[in-house]
Amino acid sequence: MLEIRRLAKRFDPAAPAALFEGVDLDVAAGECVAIVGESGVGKSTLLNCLAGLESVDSGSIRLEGRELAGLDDDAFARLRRSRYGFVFQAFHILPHLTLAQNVALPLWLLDVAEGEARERAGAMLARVDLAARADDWPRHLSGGELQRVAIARALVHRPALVLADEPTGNLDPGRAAAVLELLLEAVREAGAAGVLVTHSAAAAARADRVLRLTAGGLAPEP
Ligand SMILES: Nc1ncnc2c1ncn2[C@@H]1O[C@H](COP(=O)(O)OP(=O)(O)OP(=O)(O)O)[C@@H](O)[C@H]1O
Repeated sequence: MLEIRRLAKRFDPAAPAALFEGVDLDVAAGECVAIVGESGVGKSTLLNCLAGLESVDSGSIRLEGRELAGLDDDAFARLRRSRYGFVFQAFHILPHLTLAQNVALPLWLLDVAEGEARERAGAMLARVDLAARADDWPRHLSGGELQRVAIARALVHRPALVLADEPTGNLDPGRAAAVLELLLEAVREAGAAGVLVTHSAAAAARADRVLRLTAGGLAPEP
């Protein structure tokens, strides 16, 4: 589903070495890999490169067989809308939309008909056990519940790739474990490829594989 070859990123052209180089990664449909590494090694930057939010210096990123490195901003924006799901620590749940509307948002952006969007958003909210709260407002929800809404929204349009950056970083350990399990299950069920960046060894251990990012690339974590 996702194939990365020899990816390299350098912010400062004058720096003696790239931030990272030689990054190779294959993620199959329905598989979720965790990426760990020292603070500042470039984990979030790597996710941003995969999402087309940062340019890459060299290397190849293929999603569903299509080469993404070098796509222009408009093409990447369209691809993000249709083939990507995002789950971030800071939720990005919109306060003036109900939960159902928040989850339906990716479908609206893809011009899915209103009735179908409502139905699919409702089904995803049921999947994350929040069907009864569909018409409620985000401000009435706990952090763990909001993160479940974010998972529903990330998967509702059946993306090929789900990128998660510290998705449970602000939750207590019990809630974090439940939210992460839900995210992994949802990615598997959707047949998407999942890439999860985390500082939490407990979170990483739940993924199918754990890889450590260093300046020289990604290596399996023993
Ligand atoms: N747009 C940018 N321009 C210049 N330097 C940047 C930019 N974004 C990130 N960096 C630098 O690149 C390095 C990697 O940052 P990044 O946030 O990817 O690391 P990280 O591994 O995710 O760190 P953490 O675990 O602390 O979140 C840092 O030194 C950061 O200051």
